Amino acid sequence: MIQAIETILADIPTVRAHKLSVATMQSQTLVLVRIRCRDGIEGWGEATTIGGLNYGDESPESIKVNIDTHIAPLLLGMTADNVAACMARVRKVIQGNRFAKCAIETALMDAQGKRLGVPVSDLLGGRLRDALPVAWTLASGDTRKDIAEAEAMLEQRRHRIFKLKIGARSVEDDVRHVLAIKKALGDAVSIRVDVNMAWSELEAQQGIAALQAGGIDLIEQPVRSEQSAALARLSRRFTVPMMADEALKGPLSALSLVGEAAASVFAIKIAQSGGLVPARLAADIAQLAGVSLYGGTMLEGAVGTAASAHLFSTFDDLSFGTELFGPLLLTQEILAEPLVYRDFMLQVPTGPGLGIQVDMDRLDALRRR
Ligand SMILES: O=C(O)C[C@H]1C=CC(=O)O1
Ligand SMILES: [Mn+2]
Repeated sequence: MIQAIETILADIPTVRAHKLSVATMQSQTLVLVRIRCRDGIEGWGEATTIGGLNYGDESPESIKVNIDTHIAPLLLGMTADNVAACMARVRKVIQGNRFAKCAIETALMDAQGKRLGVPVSDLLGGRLRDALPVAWTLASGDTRKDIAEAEAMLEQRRHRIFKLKIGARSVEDDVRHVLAIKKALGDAVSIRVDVNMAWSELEAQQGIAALQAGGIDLIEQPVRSEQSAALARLSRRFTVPMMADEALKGPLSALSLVGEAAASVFAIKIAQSGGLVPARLAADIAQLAGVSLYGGTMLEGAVGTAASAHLFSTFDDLSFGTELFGPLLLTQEILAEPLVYRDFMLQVPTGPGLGIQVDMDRLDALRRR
């Protein structure tokens, strides 16, 4: 039986300023959910977002208050070992709030996995891989610093896929920045860009033509999320793959995006999708339609990253890899044993549930009071 649901905010400085077209992050606010059950088992989930309300339509504070006030009372007293029944209840009466629902579903699955003695990847159908390729985002805002940072990552064998955040400057400046990095790092690495919706269709035509000619591998969400027709036109016009990110808000949006042939790659994110099961459905729709998969992040800490890793390990095609580097962007660890990154890959935890242990002393020192 579900006995208590606690929401925790923790502000953690980032290792450097992280500049997106929609926000400059100096710190990240983790939104964590802890569900305690009468059998003594507890589960953890995460609903972290980017830049307050700069990126998504739920803020850390709104997620906390909506879980505390509206979602937790629906679940208290329910049997904890039927995650689907718990989530059906929540999804029936709570509109929107996909991030909050994701944290709740993750915590229930973590608890259920521990109860059954199996990893969350087993609850999601079973893993097809034990390690996931991990991209790093170069977003210092400075071309030379980005090149030095990428070289250090290659040297440490941490990342060889780099995603560049663009869209805050002019198209010409951004193209110059990206192609300088591509030239410095050479062809052994994959260079991709994320415009975070900053371009008009005309700017996108200009920018993508130059990026495609320069050998860039992937263009992520160049135009606004509502403009799927424009994304579809860009997909037809260019051979470099277009990836939908902000446009993807769960299975129904996946269905309409594949219907419109809007993108050839989907960035699957558990929070944007409204949870692990809806994210799995969105990925299935993509796969059925021949759309390739990429494992996305909302720059979550260790809990959301581990949950995402369990889901992505079940994907058959993961041809574009993942960007599950969130914990590496943070200056503080909240786990007893950190997630393992080695040889350009994140190792998917193998223990029951999420296979991680939150260190309560560390978290207590960081949590917002
Ligand atoms: O993909 C996004 O838009 C969000 C996020 C993922 C990596 C990163 O640096 O920002
Ligand atoms: Mn993106």
